[in-house]
Amino acid sequence: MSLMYCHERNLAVSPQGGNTGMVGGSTPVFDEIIVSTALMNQIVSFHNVSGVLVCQAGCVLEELSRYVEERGFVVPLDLGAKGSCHIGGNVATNAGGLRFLRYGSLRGTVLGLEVVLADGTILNCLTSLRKDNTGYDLKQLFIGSEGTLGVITAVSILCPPKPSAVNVAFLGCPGFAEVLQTFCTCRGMLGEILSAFEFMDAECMKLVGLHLRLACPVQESPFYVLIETSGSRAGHDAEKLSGFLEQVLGSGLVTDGTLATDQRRIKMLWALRERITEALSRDGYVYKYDLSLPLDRLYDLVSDLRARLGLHAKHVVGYGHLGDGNLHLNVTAEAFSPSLLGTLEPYVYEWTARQRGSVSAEHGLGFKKKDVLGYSKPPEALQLMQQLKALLDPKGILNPYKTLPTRT
Ligand SMILES: O=C(O)CC[C@@H](O)C(=O)O
Ligand SMILES: [Zn+2]
Repeated sequence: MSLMYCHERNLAVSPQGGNTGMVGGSTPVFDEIIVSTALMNQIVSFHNVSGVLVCQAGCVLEELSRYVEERGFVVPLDLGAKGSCHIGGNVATNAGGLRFLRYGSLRGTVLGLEVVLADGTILNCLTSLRKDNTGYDLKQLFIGSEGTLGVITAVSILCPPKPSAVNVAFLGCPGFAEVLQTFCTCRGMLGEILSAFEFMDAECMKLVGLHLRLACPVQESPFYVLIETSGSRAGHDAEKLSGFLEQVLGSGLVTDGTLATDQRRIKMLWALRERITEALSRDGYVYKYDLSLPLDRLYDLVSDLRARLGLHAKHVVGYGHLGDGNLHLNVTAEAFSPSLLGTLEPYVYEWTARQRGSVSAEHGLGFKKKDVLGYSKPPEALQLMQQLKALLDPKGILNPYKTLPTRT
């Protein structure tokens, strides 16, 4: 079914990739037609000097990873849902993930896009150029717009060379202040080889143990940190890493740690962090928050809520991409409760706005978070977003009820 057909008949559509989003961005609300990218799953080209991959929107992230890794490159994006998410959906939601610290946002690594506009016009901006300063960078409008301005059908993405030496350290820290100090020490001592700095609290570890039977690889601690290094000379990286570990263990910032250099153990340590979401979903109803906060206040909100909620919540957990200033705050309960929701919201959003943080660091707004946009953007920005929507989708057929706040 073409978009032109839908446009002529005023039929609303919900573009959908792997349907792995966290905010209901790809699920229809009423009677929207699902436009799936599943059959658009071809790799168009890969250039083995520049590392530029051009592919259709429905390619599964993990399959793309495998394809470029066989050729000595990596996709600059990695996330827990890699086995089913589609690259088109990743770009449409500007997914962050686990490699953000090293390779930055898709806003930098996506070089070009092909997009079908609301009336069916095909906008071919599928360039593979690193530099192209010819006026407005239109692709940026579609990256992160969650299918509300156009449907991404193909992407051109810059893949960096595959690092030949990867190490993962999993550490236990006695407090959040020590986690932050470990991060500072790590940045100073590991420098350019640091490729991920993730953290999780003791509650997360308890849940992955309870629901997924994953064992904690170090002594029990209030906080855990996963550090990944990616470099080009194993000996050099190992030397740097051992110097760093000696320092953090010696100074008491870290109480226990384990190191992995082989693929199997690296995967096992990453699973503890990547599968937290899965463990949470087995714990009951989950209230999810994905926030950008200043690093020194990042965990205060978790402790604060744990005290506020007391026995009303089953678990209050904090984890996330510490190196990117991104906290995942999740609260579980036996079942959904309006009173628990009332204690959480708007409290969490007001708290975040006071820190000038973001109410959606990487998951987008979709259906669930669209009405909290105002906590992170001024009214003038909201108005301009509405104007852009009206310009690109005057009939409002593209992913309605998503991203933009409900008009009152
Ligand atoms: O479930 C969540 O809140 C976070 C999911 C994902 O972004 C992660 O980093 O694991
Ligand atoms: Zn995340």
